[in-house]
Amino acid sequence: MIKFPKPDVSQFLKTFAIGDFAVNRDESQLVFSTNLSGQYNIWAMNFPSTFPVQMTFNNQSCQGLLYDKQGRFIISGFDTDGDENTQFYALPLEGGTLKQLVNNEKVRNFFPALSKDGKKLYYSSGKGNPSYLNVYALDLESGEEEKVSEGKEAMTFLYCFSPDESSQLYYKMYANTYSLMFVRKGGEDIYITPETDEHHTVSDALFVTEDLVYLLTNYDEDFTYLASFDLKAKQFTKIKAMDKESFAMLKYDKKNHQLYLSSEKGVEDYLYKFDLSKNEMVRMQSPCSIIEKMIIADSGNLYLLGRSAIKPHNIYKFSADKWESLTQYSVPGVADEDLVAPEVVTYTSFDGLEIESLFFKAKQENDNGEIIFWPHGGPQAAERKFFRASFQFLLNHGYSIFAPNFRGSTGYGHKFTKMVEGDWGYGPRLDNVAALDWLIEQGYTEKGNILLMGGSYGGYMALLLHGRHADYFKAVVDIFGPSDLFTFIESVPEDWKPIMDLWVGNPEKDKEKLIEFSPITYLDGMTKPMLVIQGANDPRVVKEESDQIVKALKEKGRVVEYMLLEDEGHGFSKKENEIAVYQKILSFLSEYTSNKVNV
Ligand SMILES: CC(=O)N[C@@H](C)C(=O)N[C@@H](C)C(=O)N[C@@H](C)C(=O)O
Repeated sequence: MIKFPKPDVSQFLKTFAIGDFAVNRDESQLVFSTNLSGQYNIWAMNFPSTFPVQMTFNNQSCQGLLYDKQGRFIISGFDTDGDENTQFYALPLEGGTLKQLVNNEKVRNFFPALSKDGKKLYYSSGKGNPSYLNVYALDLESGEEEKVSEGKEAMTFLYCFSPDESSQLYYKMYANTYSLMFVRKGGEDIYITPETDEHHTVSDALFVTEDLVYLLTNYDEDFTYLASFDLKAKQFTKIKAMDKESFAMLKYDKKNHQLYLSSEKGVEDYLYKFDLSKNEMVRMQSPCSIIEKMIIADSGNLYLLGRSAIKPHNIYKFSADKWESLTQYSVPGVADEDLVAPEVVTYTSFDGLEIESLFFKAKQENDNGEIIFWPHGGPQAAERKFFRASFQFLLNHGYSIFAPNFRGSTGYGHKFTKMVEGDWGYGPRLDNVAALDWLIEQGYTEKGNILLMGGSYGGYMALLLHGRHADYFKAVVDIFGPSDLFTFIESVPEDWKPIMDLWVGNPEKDKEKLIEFSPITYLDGMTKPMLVIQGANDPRVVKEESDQIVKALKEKGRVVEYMLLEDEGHGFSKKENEIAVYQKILSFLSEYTSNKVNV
């Protein structure tokens, strides 16, 4: 028989992703944003065919995709090469030329929403209010625009409308762990959780009738539960909580008078149906381990976007009690048994806190004995059972990967997530050190032999661990990590700035702590070879964060390579760039391991 060569980098990285999707009212068309052509564009399925038809050609990733309720056009948001200054466009149903509707240059615009008659486009925007945002209503016929709300005290977004559009739900975000929602009805703002000084979140909400709102909140609890708010009686009622799970998404199926909910528990999501007539919650089988978006059609059909550890993004449809995969994304030419699903392991940190982690172990036939230690980004996020082409590619080349969900991660309750606030560089760092010691104690590796890599907060943690605990590592990859918390705090997007005191610290009041937590303080300790990767348009961790650490290390004569991507932001959206980045990482890592590979 013919023996085929091992899959190479491009084969793993030619796995496609889906960023967003929308379904029209009569379910005759579904549009989705995907990088099928190598760059992100909008594609459509014109049912019953599921063959993808390309709709846009502007090669930009899309934020916000929705149909006009009369089914006449599509609204989509695009930024430019990762700058996150999203502008809104209309797209004909058959695709083609976009018409720009909102052009607030160098301004961040969010959450487009259309009125029922499709005549008005509402959106939240930094225009005129970069820190707290205003909400605008653009008349699509006259082109006139009206300011309908002015954000104060915290970033304020228009979330959704009541069924007859007489009231609106607004989302007010003080921090990742402190967000409230209120209903604006007849000139009055009515908060839907009871008043308290305790920080809590309202993470999703919807109107079931003009006077009844269902919401997901952790008010007075550690995990997020289902509650309702009666607008007439102004009555908040807790409805259903699940043990150590946080409900994350909520959708209403009007036809069957039921709710669909996703919940997160550590590294996985679950799917539920809640019968509003019987007050009964039923867990459903989910087609994937991580649920990213759900849409309920008027017919009651459920559409879901998700991924699993060894399955890339796909869109699924649940109809007549059966799941169907509408897209067929997989790793081209690689069988499921050649991909690696992670083991879930738990270790005890320095102060007794239990830390759940994902351990991706390279298959025996590929194993090169090397371990990559991966602190995740966010930091109020988590490493979960979702597909990462880069991980599977490195695993196939023999590298095992260990990813701890250190304190501050999501999925383990509100208190756990809050633990990173104002403590970017102590508790989470020591959780990472405890993970390194655990790996050594268990005999998986030795001190001085570990490869360290992380992106964003994970890049920050990689820099900090390198500076303070270099003796564990032999090479380090920093992907757009903040290097100096003072310059980071100053350079984040304007709408993040009100959050920074609580999230990271105040440059004056917390000066000593921010010096202690800034990687740049520990340049002397950064003795191992390093690769730094940065997108030039990144608005979250700006290019200067990488420039300054590279410059400082070069001045000290350290081995540091720098890869700058001119047309990327906080991530690698273009296939060509993604492949170049992971090819570079592979050749860099192989330089410092005994098992050199040809790339
Ligand atoms: C809701 C939101 O975007 N909040 C931000 C303050 C936030 O938490 N952003 C993170 C997702 C983020 O981009 N963090 C960077 C530093 C990273 O990716 O680690």
